[in-house]
Amino acid sequence: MAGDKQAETTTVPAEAREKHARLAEQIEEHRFRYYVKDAPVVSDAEFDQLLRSLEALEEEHPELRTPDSPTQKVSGSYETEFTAVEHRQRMLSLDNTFNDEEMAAWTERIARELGEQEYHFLCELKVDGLAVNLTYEHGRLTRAATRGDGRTGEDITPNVRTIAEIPDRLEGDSVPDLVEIRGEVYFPMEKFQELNARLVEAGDKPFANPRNAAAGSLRQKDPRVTATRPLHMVVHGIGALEGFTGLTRLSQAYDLLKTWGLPTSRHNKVVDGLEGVREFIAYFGENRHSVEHEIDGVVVKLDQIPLQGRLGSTSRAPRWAIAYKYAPEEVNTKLVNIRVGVGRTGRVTPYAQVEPVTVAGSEVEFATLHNQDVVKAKGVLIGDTVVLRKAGDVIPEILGPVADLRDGTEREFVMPSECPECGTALRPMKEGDVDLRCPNARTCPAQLRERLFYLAGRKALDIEHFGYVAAAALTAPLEPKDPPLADEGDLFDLTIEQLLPIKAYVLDPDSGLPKRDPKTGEEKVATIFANQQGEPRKNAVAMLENIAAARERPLARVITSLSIRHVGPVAAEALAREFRSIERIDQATEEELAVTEGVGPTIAASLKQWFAEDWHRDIIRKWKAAGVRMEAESTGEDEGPRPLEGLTVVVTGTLEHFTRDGAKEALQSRGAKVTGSVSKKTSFVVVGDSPGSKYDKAMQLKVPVLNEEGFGVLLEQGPEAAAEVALSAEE
Ligand SMILES: NC(=O)c1ccc[n+]([C@@H]2O[C@H](COP(=O)([O-])OP(=O)(O)OC[C@H]3O[C@@H](n4cnc5c(N)ncnc54)[C@H](O)[C@@H]3O)[C@@H](O)[C@H]2O)c1
Ligand SMILES: [Zn+2]
Repeated sequence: MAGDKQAETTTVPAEAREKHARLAEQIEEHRFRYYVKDAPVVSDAEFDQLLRSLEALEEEHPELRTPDSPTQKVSGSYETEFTAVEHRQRMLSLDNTFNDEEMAAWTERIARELGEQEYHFLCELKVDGLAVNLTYEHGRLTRAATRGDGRTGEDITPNVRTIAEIPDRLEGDSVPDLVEIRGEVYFPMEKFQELNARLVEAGDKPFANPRNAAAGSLRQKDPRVTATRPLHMVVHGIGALEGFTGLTRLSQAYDLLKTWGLPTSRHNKVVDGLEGVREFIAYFGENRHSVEHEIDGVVVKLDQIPLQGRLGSTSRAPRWAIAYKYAPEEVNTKLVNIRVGVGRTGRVTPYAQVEPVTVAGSEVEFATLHNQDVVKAKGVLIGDTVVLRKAGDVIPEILGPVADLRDGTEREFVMPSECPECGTALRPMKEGDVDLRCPNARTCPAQLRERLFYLAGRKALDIEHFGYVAAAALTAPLEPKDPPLADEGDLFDLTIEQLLPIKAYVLDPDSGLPKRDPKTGEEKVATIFANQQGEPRKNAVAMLENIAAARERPLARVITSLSIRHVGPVAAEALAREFRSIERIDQATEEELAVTEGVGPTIAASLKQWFAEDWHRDIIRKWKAAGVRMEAESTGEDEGPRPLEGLTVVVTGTLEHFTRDGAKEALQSRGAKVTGSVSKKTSFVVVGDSPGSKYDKAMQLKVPVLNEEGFGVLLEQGPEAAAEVALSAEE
């Protein structure tokens, strides 16, 4: 071992030297694209990986760690079309940690270095934007600059002046003679699509993600362009300071900056040690999207300013602070194709098929694109490298193209004019609709398949063993030629004899596309309901039993299962409660329906349209003949009291003892109305874990909030008792 060490310090193998040079060059190239052109071609995670490789190489061969290595420098550039300006105090980068171990190692090092000293950690969010340095002299903003290489940045003063949140003049009498304020400028995610749509329309290149949009917007030659961009800033540090003393804790300094009118963060938290740091990291790992800006991690700093000075910094980063990076939510991948799918109500939606990538812990192969206008607005072409984002449980989406990687072979998406599954000409439902629909509602195999899948789902008839594959096999089998179901009318009359001969593609439930044999690449075809001996599969028998049992489901579920536009489980519940039979819903006038609590004019019109179709009435007739419940369970005595009549309740977050549907049913069976959004009319908001924005909205509107315990009180003891235990905004 000792011999090895010797060898390392004396000669570096040519191979390692070359690898180092190659990596360094790549890194510099990516930095140029990122910092100067605001148009990176690799994801941050890929970039970080390159940098890590370089660090690892230098760890092995320390001689390679020369002062001009990319690992030793703050990255950024000032040799651009902007005027170069010197920062009074250097602007540094941050060292990164990627897991708990590395974070623990850092806190141990701090503990070792500070010995007996008392200290605290200040936890902040790592804002995903670009760093700026604001110089205030005697309270006046005299200069704003990018980070550049840390010593010299670009003068972007006129651009920064367009950001409303950044004061031109600091408030208060006790402002310093000179202060450098460091912070991050960001572009809100929800405004991002709008900007790209505008750029594409004007024939300009769209941005790949909001961070690039922030940088690109700020680094405009014409500040009038910057002024049109919704930029915001969060303050996260102080550089040079003159004519002001007595700052001992960074957390307190932020409080002071706030009084001067600077936009500080409301998420900062001072903690005692590693445990507190871990909690902060875990909390925002879970609630990453409850924050008003994108974050890519957490920054942990030593709160005591004198101790920061004692620890000092390297050429690249302070020793008294460290970043913890969350798993990336953005990756780059190839947009292989844009396909269209036909939904339950005939809506035809384009979706992206990408080269499979892993992001946020799962493999992604498809991403939503909503409609043809969205495809256009995003400015993506088939064949583009694109930035794909998967945030939490949200369906993956494409942010934008990496336009700099185009080679001319990319092509524009053209919305088909005919239904991909039944060939019917597509058209908007009504004039002005963006969405196109397949008007062949009854026999379009796609629509029928989706309706059946929905009908069998948890929110409707809840038929186990009746999944997507079965729905597809029943509606568009390869054999026999005539499907056993022309529409859902015959569902309850299906027999095992009908099922056994059915051969169909085996579909992937996520994409709806046929699964392929990994070896031959051929689409898999199978008898879906019979085994190789031609005997019924267990699943098929169970499915038929479950279909038969589904005839007994409550009226509201039967109504839901009809796939009437706008009539989801909540409206179905209201209809069942009010009208108590399908027949009476059919007989009700549009007006009567419209004034019903929980129904309203849109649903009323949709119901009337639905009942006007003969084939719809046939479904009802056939189902009735098959014994499907068409009336609510006996009225009167077993209905029970309705102690929550007149209340409107919103349920959000995860409850421990209830599923979301269970909580809803508990409320509705007691007469409460359950809605999805918080308004002034909301009586209570029930919050579980990770409640998100509805909780904030409730607080803002001063709507009483119940935790799970309070929810129990509401169900057991009624609204007055619940109000007593509710949390409200005043507390
Ligand atoms: N995709 C690419 O081609 C490419 C190229 C270069 C850099 N990058 C990315 O850009 C980043 C560059 O790294 P870097 O050197 O700026 O380091 P960094 O972004 O990892 O960390 C340092 C920066 O974090 C910012 N920051 C945000 N919140 C902060 C807070 N609360 N306190 C202190 N600082 C805070 C500061 O601006 C600071 O300069 C990395 O994420 C990297 O992946 C990507
Ligand atoms: Zn169709």
